[in-house]
Amino acid sequence: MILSDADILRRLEAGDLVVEPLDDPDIQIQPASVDLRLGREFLEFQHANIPCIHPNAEAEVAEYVEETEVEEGGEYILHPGDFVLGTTHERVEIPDDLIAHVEGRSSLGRLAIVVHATAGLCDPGYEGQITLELSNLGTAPVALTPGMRISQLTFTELKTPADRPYGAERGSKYQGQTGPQASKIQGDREFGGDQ
Ligand SMILES: Nc1ccn([C@H]2C[C@H](O)[C@@H](COP(=O)(O)OP(=O)(O)OP(=O)(O)O)O2)c(=O)n1
Repeated sequence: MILSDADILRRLEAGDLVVEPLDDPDIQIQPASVDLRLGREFLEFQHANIPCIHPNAEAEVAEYVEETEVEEGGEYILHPGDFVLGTTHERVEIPDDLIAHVEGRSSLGRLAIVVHATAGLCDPGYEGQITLELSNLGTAPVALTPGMRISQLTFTELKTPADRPYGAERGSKYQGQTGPQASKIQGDREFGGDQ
């Protein structure tokens, strides 16, 4: 079952689902989703220096991303074909019996802005800000303003709460993240391993 606005409000009031800060619920809570705003930090890939990324080489991933912060009132220009990591302004706490999906907003989709390349799932138990995989599929640069509503979260109720929610498990690499976080795929648990 997907939560409606009334269900979302009930869960927020009960306090087990958290989206904060929720400065204006009238604007942010949609009929069956919550709009999330763009944060000020971005992680850019240094295209010119990248011969090839080996996902398991931590040093390589760290070397190729550079953090930049947009000043108060500033904007971030996303050029055609660009791919950067952004962050939601809000942090979320997902209870063990919900799963959240990060979705784009139609108004930005119509400008060719997408907010996740492939990964759009927030696990039961996840808490932290959400890293956005931002790209511009269009032909014109688009100015993104921190604080703008950039994405929306929908919530689906599980038939039973997760037995092993995110965060309780070893290897929950993104639990508690603040700001955009680069891939930590090198921290993947090995099959049969002990990480
Ligand atoms: N666009 C997204 C999608 C997810 N997440 C957060 C919430 C998820 O609960 C967490 C982990 O997502 P995945 O399970 O898709 O990622 P991995 O499988 O790579 O990580 P792990 O091995 O930690 O499960 O990352 C995020 O910040 N931004």
